[in-house]
Amino acid sequence: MLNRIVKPSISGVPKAVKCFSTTPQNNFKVAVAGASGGIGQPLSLLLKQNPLVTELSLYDVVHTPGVAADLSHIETPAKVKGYVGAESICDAFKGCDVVVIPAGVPRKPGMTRDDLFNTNASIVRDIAKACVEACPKAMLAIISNPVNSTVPIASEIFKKAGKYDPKRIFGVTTLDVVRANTFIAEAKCLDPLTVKVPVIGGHAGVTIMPLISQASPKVSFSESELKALTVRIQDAGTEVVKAKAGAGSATLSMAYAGARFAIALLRGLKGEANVIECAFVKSDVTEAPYFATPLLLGKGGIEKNLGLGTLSAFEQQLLKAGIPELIASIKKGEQFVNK
Ligand SMILES: NC(=O)C1=CN([C@@H]2O[C@H](COP(=O)(O)OP(=O)(O)OC[C@H]3O[C@@H](n4cnc5c(N)ncnc54)[C@H](O)[C@@H]3O)[C@@H](O)[C@H]2O)C=CC1
Ligand SMILES: O=C([O-])CC(=O)C(=O)O
Repeated sequence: MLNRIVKPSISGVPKAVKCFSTTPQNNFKVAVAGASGGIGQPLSLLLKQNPLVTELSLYDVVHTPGVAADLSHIETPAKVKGYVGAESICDAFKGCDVVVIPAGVPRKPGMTRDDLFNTNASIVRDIAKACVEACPKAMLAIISNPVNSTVPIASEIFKKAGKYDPKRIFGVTTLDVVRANTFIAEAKCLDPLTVKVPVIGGHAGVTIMPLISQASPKVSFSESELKALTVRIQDAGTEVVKAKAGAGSATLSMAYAGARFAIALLRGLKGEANVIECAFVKSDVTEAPYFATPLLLGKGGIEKNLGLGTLSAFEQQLLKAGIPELIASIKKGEQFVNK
């Protein structure tokens, strides 16, 4: 397949200055919805640097032409284009393999993620409607909070249109895994790059359930240390919200985590073996109809749900404590679309 490096259209400067080939398996179009925001900009920067991305479509209600012009000067193959405003959303998403969605408002100190529902529910609903129209087969990676409700919202929109494939809609919980890896590495003086901790459940407070008993390499903690670590992982988003003191929530670590997850989706699409990430998806592993667990990713999205594994007694308590809130948040999202 032909690809082009396109230079800015400055008069007198030839547009396509070089053509080269990429294989179809390494040739993916990714859109970022909310691309001008605190997460959207660094996330787009990270995606621009990945060779699997050959087209990067930046959608937002403000500023995307500038963000796109800026990123387009980076010497990597991805062709970057900015789309601003609702009238351009379908053009932005057309032909996308992956749509990453960090559109919406972030928390301020004192707010819960659920306090964002009133604003972000309709933003995610409208973006999902555009995906149904423009790229119904794309993988959706939803970052916008409250994830426990926005994933059911997007899913209901796809169901209503008769285009629902539960293997392709993901709530991004990678930041919980990234934080668990970091905090455990710090506690045990390990190289954080070697630590892998599954985090299951959802993405808010007690619905975030780190499975430290399944950490690799194996680590052990006293009951009180385990409790403190678990609470820190559950409250890590709030830790950042407080530290930013009104200037928003995690953006840079989320951009890192969002890029890692989007690239994992592309690696799966490309046919790479053994691509595993946790994410919040339609699920039957617990009584909650959506639940985050480790997933094997492949050409069709979720290839296999790897389930809960063996839970310690402490983790069984976490599960019991988190399920009711999770079920309520899911219901709230579903009812928002079906009211
Ligand atoms: N899943 C996770 O682990 C995390 C989720 N988040 C969530 O990500 C979301 C975004 O956070 P930030 O980037 O910090 O916020 P931000 O306010 O910096 O950026 C949001 C962007 O969304 C855009 N936007 C608003 N309405 C839109 C629409 N209808 N269509 C397209 N774009 C629209 C805004 O113009 C803005 O550029 C928040 O809901 C936040 O809670 C944040 C951190 C971690
Ligand atoms: O805490 C927030 O509002 C943002 C978020 O989801 C996180 O950092 O985990």
